[in-house]
Amino acid sequence: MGSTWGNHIKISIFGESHGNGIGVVMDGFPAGHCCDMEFIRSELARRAPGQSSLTTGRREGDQPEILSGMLTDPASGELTTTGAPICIVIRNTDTRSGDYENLRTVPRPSHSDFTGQLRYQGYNDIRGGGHFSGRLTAPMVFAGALCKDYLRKKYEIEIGSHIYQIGEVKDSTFDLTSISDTQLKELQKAAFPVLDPESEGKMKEIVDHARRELDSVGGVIECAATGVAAGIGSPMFSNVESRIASILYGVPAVKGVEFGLGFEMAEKRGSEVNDCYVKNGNNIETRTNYNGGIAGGITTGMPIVVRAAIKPTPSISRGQTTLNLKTGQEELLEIHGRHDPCIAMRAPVVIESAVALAMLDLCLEAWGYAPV
Ligand SMILES: Cc1cc2nc3c(=O)[nH]c(=O)nc-3n(C[C@H](O)[C@H](O)[C@H](O)COP(=O)(O)O)c2cc1C
Ligand SMILES: C=C(O[C@@H]1CC(C(=O)O)=C[C@@H](OP(=O)(O)O)[C@H]1O)C(=O)O
Repeated sequence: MGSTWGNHIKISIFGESHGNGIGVVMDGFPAGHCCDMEFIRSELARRAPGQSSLTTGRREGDQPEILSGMLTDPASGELTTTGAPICIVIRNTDTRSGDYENLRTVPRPSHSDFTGQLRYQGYNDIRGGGHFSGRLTAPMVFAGALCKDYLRKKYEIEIGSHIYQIGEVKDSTFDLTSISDTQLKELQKAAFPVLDPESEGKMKEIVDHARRELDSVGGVIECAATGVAAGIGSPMFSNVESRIASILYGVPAVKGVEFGLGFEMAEKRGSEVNDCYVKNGNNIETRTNYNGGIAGGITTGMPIVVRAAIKPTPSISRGQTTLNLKTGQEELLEIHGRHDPCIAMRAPVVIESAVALAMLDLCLEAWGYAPV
């Protein structure tokens, strides 16, 4: 099903939103890493459904059950990776599959109901979106949190993000040259991560307004990685942008990815956006960072900055037309399940996790499996 990703660490995500459970098998994760399970649980909690009236009402504990690849180390007493494939399962406990009974016949616009049936000859589990559901990002967050923990301890790489945009309301952008690991850690801890405190109220109002109008709204997450050494990556198809983008596009509802100044580059002149090299002590840096820490597909040593655009939730209660696949007639569809009015509200930790997986894959490619 295309649910396997990675070269040096490989993740394979399994399960369906309304099946027994979801999970991930992670192959190639370095041995001897002492896992901060408290951190991993807190990352899962950041993403979990049912957090407020502005998210889906489904309630899941999202507790990971570890099946393999981690053991309590007798010397330290800590849960430590063994080098064998790591497998975890998260049980589904709060499903309401009746909400989905009619969707084989009257597919939701912009969700996977129609395309999934075509691709899998109608054998796909359509309940809750099945394997296409945003719920499958829970195991991605488990894997990403483990990578974040490793990247922090081993390479001093920190990854954090903020909600840059919801609807037409924009937060400030990261200062591309001076993002600090402390700033990223603080964003990770925030219940609603924004740079300008005034954005929070305005963004929540936009989401609530859409919800009250039985509608949904899109957004953009801006994510940064600090402490990434220069010289990681390759040209062309294995470049850093394509590796990060390939996993970001694996997150359901992500419709656009840009690096540094991104699409805004198109309206600039070279003299305005070339990142000129400068010496800072013994380090070579760039004075500006419009390229978002990447040149020629290889890291420059400046912070990596990437934005992911997330579409408005497809399942809305407001009436919309769709085709009845039995009658061939257009008909009105009103969706009355439990849905996020704005996916971007829960997406920051998902985007960070995807970037962390890409960064660990790239670091292992560059430096191999040196002991912790
Ligand atoms: C964290 C998260 C939560 C989501 N919540 C919903 C939801 O409540 N309702 C919905 O229709 N889609 C939701 N989605 C998006 C759908 O899963 C997605 O739009 C669908 O699978 C089709 O994929 P595509 O948008 O990439 O084409 C969510 C996605 C994520 C990442
Ligand atoms: C369960 C989660 O989000 C779900 C993602 C989702 C979708 O279509 O993507 C639809 C909804 O599913 P359900 O109808 O079962 O409540 C969301 O609640 C989760 O993120 O853990």
